[in-house]
Amino acid sequence: MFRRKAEERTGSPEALRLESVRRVYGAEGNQVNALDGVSLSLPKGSFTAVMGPSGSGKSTFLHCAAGLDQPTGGRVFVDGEELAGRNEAALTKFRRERIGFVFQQFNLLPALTVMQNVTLPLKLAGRKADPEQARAVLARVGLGERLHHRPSELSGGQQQRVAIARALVTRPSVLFGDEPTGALDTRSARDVLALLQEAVRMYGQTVVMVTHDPVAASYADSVLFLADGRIVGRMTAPTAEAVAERMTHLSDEIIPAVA
Ligand SMILES: Nc1ncnc2c1ncn2[C@@H]1O[C@H](COP(=O)(O)OP(=O)(O)OP(=O)(O)O)[C@@H](O)[C@H]1O
Repeated sequence: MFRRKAEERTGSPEALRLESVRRVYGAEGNQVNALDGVSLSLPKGSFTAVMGPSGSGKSTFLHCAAGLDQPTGGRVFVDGEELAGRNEAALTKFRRERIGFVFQQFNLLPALTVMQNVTLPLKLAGRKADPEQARAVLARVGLGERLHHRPSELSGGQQQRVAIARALVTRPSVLFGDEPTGALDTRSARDVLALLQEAVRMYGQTVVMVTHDPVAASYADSVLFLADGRIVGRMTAPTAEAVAERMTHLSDEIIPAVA
């Protein structure tokens, strides 16, 4: 069931497309160009890491791409469909059906069991919350034995794996991760990254992940580098060393030297 690839939904080969996306914050005279004309196309079944110095626009990029924030200019397409031009209710519906989100702090509902957390997005999307489907995705993330536990009874790594199961259960067109390993120890982080990689390689999922960690970025197929709201570089088949090296130079480029 989970082998059904996203492209079967619309036939579009692109999971995500941004055309000259801009996001300006603040009133006139005091404006910040958080995103300054970002264009990209990510194919289905790709795993992309987004890196850049603090304040370079990574969160803004993720929020605009996932329909959580509205760009000031430009266009965003998910699975071939433009996000703009929908009212809030229609956008929420689109997000529930097509977009998965994994946060640094897991954001599980503490009063619900693992199983209930994972079936919730299906219920919210008005789909039948098939327990078999939820069990299958939880088995995939290695938590088939913890269905009736509450988040507080799990380790951080296990909680993040529940969050990934919850994001995958609707078979989203794109799974966005905002520092998904930022709160985890090295070993749990590796497990979570391997899981994301498996979702891409075995199940054709598309993943876009913001991270500060060159090791985490090395699990992706390619890395986009942001600086001052623009894409300033791209690296395919990244290694942690090469990413760290590129990041060092990025910081050199934008932080003025102190005399
Ligand atoms: N709500 C807001 N109002 C005004 N400026 C904002 C707002 N949100 C972000 N910014 C500014 O936009 C720019 C990009 O911010 P963003 O949070 O996207 O960067 P980031 O790369 O995610 O940073 P970090 O790595 O520190 O989380 C920054 O200069 C930031 O100060």
